[in-house]
Amino acid sequence: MSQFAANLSWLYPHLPFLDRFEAAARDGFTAVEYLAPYGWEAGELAARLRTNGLRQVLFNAPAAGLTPPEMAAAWQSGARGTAALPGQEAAFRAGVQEALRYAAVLDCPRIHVMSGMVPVGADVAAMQTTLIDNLRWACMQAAAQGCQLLIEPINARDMPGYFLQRQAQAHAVLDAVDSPHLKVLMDLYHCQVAEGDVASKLRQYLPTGRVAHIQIAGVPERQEPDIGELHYPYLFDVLDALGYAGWIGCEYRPAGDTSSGLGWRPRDSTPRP
Ligand SMILES: O=C(O)[C@@H](O)C(=O)CO
Ligand SMILES: [Mg+2]
Repeated sequence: MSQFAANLSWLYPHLPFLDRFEAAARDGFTAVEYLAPYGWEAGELAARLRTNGLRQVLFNAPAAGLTPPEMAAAWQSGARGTAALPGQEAAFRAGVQEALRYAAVLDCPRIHVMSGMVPVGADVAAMQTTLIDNLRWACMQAAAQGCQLLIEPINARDMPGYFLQRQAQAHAVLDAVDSPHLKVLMDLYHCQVAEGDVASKLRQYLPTGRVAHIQIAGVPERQEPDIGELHYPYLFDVLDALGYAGWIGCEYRPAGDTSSGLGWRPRDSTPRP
């Protein structure tokens, strides 16, 4: 059975961010992920991980901007990455370097790199070329640190206009970049909303060895995995049958109290020593 990572950007919303580490550990999580560490000193976050016996398994490269206030403002104004944006190469590189600096201190092996929004009237072919060139450069930097970079298809209902929306599109980017340091983050919530046929897609893509991280949420409300149209007990069996040994990020908006809503976790997923 795969292990579950608490996504601290989404879970325990009633707590200040730094207190969510302890809450996750108390609920039996041994790993965490979140969108952005940049508002805190890396050393402070590393201490929270250490104190609570947690490991960091994923976070995002900055969506845009260089300083934490710039990053927050860019996110508020709708920026969702720069990897596919022609003319933003310098910002993309600076963001990757900052993410790698955090990854080194947090001992985090995976960074999600967002591709960006398609501007009105954009040349999509030029965006694809920019994405591939940028990721090739970024993979060389990540390789030097033993890190993997991930790209995540995101559905158009939640993020209208996002460049990368479908699993096949992400795998085509991997074909083009051709680096063992680039993998796919397969978020089953987005996959169901955008494409459906989730179990078949797991069976298609997991054997390629290119899916390095999975995220889950109920569909369509993006709440606990036991609320909605996706039957996760079946999908967990599919993941087991496929030998998936990676992390599964719990990236959902709790319907009520986070801890009380964890009853969906399979009993044999409780932490290994
Ligand atoms: O699914 C999502 O929204 C996230 O995994 C993410 O990184 C971008 O918001
Ligand atoms: Mg996700």
